[in-house]
Amino acid sequence: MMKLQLALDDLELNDALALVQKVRDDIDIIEVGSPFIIEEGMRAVRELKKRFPEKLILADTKIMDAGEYEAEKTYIAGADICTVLGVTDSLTIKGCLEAAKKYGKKVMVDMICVEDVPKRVAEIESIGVDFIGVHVGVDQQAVGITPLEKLAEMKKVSKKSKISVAGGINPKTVADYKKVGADVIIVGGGITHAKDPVAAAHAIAEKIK
Ligand SMILES: O=C([C@H](O)CO)[C@H](O)[C@H](O)COP(=O)(O)O
Repeated sequence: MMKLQLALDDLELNDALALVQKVRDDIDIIEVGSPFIIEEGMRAVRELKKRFPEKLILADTKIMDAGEYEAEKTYIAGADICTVLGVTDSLTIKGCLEAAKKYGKKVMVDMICVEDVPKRVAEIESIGVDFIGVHVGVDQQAVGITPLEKLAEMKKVSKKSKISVAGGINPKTVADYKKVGADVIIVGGGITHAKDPVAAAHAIAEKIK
């Protein structure tokens, strides 16, 4: 069954906690987004894990270097998954995987801005990665790019990984992503910037069932 990951990017900690409380039955994974980490650091991860221990917590660290050291910090804080960038060196990704093995946790490789997707997927799967994120960032979304084609490409080239997809998905577009298929649908602004975030989360959860 598809999972729903709520990306908390530009909320204050108290507002984030209140929103998660309201949508907790509709979401599976809570993402502490990169802007949220810049604002609050691992405190947000600690607080969310304490308040919602039944949920998986993903720290969207977008690690680019010092893989083992940085990944370990997220797991100590309570993250179940951290993210590392697919564009970085495989040594950094291997470092994250080492830390994940030590703590019994997961790493998600974010493919944002990776140009040769088939080549990179083959490389990272060969070093033991099993969770890959298709991602069109907010700056590329602003010029009209969506992750739909990239998701279709990923489904063709990935041999064994769980696939997540992110990039401006909302209640109106989520059905398109369901059709192509992904293990995890990530939604940030489509919920947090909606007029009624609780209704938006519920609508998306219903559509991906
Ligand atoms: O990872 C993200 C982005 O790079 C900002 O940190 C977002 O969490 C991700 O794109 C999901 O958010 P939406 O695109 O607003 O759905």
